[in-house]
Amino acid sequence: MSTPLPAAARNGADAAALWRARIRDVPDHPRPGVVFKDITPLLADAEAFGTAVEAFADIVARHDVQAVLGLEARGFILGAPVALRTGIGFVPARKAGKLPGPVHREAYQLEYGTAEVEVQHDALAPGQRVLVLDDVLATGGTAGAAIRLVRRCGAEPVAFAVLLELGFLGGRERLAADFPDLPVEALLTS
Ligand SMILES: O=P(O)(O)OC[C@H]1O[C@H](OP(=O)(O)OP(=O)(O)O)[C@H](O)[C@@H]1O
Ligand SMILES: Nc1ncnc2[nH]cnc12
Repeated sequence: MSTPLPAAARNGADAAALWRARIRDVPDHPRPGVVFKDITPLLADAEAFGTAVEAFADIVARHDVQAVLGLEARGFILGAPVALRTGIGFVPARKAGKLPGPVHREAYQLEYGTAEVEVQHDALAPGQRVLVLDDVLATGGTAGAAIRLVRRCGAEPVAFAVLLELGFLGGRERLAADFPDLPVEALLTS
């Protein structure tokens, strides 16, 4: 059970306070020295989850987005309801070897390792306006790989949206260097 918070938290600062209260710090996961931001308490709280989806839906509307690309695995959990809520399609970017058929693949580094991510060749239409969506922006390695995959499909990444940006890891600066005109939209920063 979640810790109860006073009064209903629905908008703006109240919603942000609720999201923050529902993200748990787990020291030394998945390896020593990393403080892991665990969003499972937020997902278990319908108000926190629902208001986060609404905030992402506002971002979809502001950028005139036509498809949401979510990153395995936590980007799926957040991205799919945002796509449904806004009436547009959801496209999965999966870890290597999971998607059938021809895929584009990008290798990248993240805060605690290396990985490869893939998108199917025909997942996006040429010129389609895509929001790349994930739970956490840390070093920016994952986001950068996803943005490159959107471009390799011939589609247009119009923004990167994330629930929580870990500012001290420099992901925003790295994305700004690699994709100077791409807005980075964080619901929370720490
Ligand atoms: O900015 P970065 O340093 O690249 O880190 C951010 C990424 O790390 C986590 O994914 P992870 O690969 O742990 O996948 P998961 O969602 O399957 O747990 C998180 O969900 C982001 O995708
Ligand atoms: N500290 C962290 N917590 C949760 N997800 C992450 N992805 C990369 N770094 C992370």
